[in-house]
Amino acid sequence: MWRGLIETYRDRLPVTDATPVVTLHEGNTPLLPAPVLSARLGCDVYLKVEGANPTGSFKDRGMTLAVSKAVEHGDKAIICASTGNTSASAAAYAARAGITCAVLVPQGKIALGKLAQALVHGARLLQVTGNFDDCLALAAKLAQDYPVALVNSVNPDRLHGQKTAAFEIVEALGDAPDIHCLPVGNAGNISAYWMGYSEDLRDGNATKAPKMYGFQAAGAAPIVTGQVVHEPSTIATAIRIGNPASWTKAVDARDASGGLIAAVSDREILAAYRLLAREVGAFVELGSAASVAGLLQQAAAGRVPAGSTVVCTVTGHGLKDPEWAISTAPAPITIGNDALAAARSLD
Ligand SMILES: Cc1ncc(COP(=O)(O)O)c(/C=C/C(=O)C(=O)O)c1O
Repeated sequence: MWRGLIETYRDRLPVTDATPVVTLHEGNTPLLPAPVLSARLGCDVYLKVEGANPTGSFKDRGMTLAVSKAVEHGDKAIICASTGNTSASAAAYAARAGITCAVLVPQGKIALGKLAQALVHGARLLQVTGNFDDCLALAAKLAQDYPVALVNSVNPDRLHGQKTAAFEIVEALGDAPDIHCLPVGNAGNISAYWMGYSEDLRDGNATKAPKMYGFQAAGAAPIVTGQVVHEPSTIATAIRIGNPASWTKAVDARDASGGLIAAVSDREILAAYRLLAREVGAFVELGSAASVAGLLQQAAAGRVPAGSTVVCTVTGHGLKDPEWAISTAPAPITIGNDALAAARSLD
């Protein structure tokens, strides 16, 4: 039986027998072939479907370790800044652990599903009149002044937890892929994947490490432009971040892997979001679709050689912000002639 990431990868994580295991049986997510994308690009394309985690995003990988270590240290509370998924995950794992969770979110810029998760799990939620970066600065200060553990991805335990996705991919494929695509916001995930792939290469579990292809939303692309974006703007609210905490680690992963970090427009993100739902059968949130939008963009630019094995991490479930799917809802029909006409349209 799958018992979560700490029990599965205990010897590759910074835990001891003294570390309590706070788990919701996260991990072991699908590596889903995407035949429509494979045929279109002449490659073998897979999706690492992180929306299958307990709270619907990849954040659970890091949170199981960060919260387990916080409990081991005797912390009675955790705190985080979040565009939504970190807060949803932190709230769930804190509830599991029986400790308090405080979350700071940018006012009015958090998807409803994520807000619901943080609240239903009992988090103390503070809406900050600022952006994510302002929230992170405040959370870090509060963690210094009060006995609470900061569980954002500046916390190395988060990155160690999140590197396990790379382990799962190497186990499933028998080697690392040639290219790994993923969205980049605060830049913890691209850094964690590179850590995992590098450890697998070092330990002989893989013969290579992939080129890391990270993608930021064009209106929130500080690593692409090389400067902080003070007013980040994108419909992909999960990655609406202007000053990534793991900026340097992400640049190291890009350069050491021979990869790239590029910007994708909201239009490209929406097109990938719809393609995934309509042709692959994967319902992912907008920020997640940036990885596939980027793959399509880079393939069109000739940077995805034919025959490559490509993995795209789709980081969160589409139910997190369903309003983007509902804009195309069909008009209601009345029973009678309308229904008959509608039935005919199904012929
Ligand atoms: C769905 C989804 N996809 C991609 C990212 C970017 O990952 P990082 O580059 O590691 O930040 C996030 C990040 C969310 C938060 O940062 C938060 O919840 O505070 C996300 O929720």
